[in-house]
Amino acid sequence: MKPNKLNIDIEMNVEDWWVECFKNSECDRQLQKKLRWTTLGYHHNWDTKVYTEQNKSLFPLDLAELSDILAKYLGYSNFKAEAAIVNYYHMNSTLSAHTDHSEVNLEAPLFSFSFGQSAIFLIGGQDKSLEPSAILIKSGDIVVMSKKARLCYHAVPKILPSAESPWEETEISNVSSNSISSFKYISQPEEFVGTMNENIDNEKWNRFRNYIQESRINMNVRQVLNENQNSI
Ligand SMILES: O=C(O)CCC(=O)C(=O)O
Ligand SMILES: [Fe+2]
Repeated sequence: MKPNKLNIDIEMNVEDWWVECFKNSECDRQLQKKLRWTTLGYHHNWDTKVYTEQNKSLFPLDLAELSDILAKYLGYSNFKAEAAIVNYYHMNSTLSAHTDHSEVNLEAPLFSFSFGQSAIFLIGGQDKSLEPSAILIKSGDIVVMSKKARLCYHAVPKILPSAESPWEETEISNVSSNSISSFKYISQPEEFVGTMNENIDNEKWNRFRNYIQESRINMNVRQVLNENQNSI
């Protein structure tokens, strides 16, 4: 079984979406644009909004590691990444106003990592009476929704072309496993670093560059369970 769930799984059987997009020598732009979301860990159920033990995969270790580093840095020492929605936006995509309240634990913060093109992010109050504030989210920005903001209405009404391309910065291009001191979730840092370095080789990177030049990727990471809870 594939660990992650994609919106396109509902209408077609694709083993690996990215590989499938480049199956022929040309990039299949139509298929590429079809991907709108992926769910990781406890899979968000779009209809019932209820997480279950039956609809759950291993949370990706690299995103767990990143979330853990951020959580520790911000002082949330008990945060555990257990579910994520990855949103893929094209230049004309929007996300309508909603609150995220499916998690059992609504006290834990929600971490939102953004890459690629910029977005106007609107955040209002816990009901729709409060006029929202607008924030420009750029590539590399992290939005932390904690305390009251955790349950506030928010939306993405507009994707804007990014003025800069931080994903092109070459000085971060060569990661060495020596620079990694200790990992909590990733047990084989050499392998992890090897994959990262492989992915920045020219042909692979070019494909990603073409995609991200016209897309925004947002990884929305949540803790689902309460601190002493082991399952739903
Ligand atoms: O794309 C974003 O910045 C927000 C996504 C979001 O609100 C969500 O996935 O619940
Ligand atoms: Fe949200």
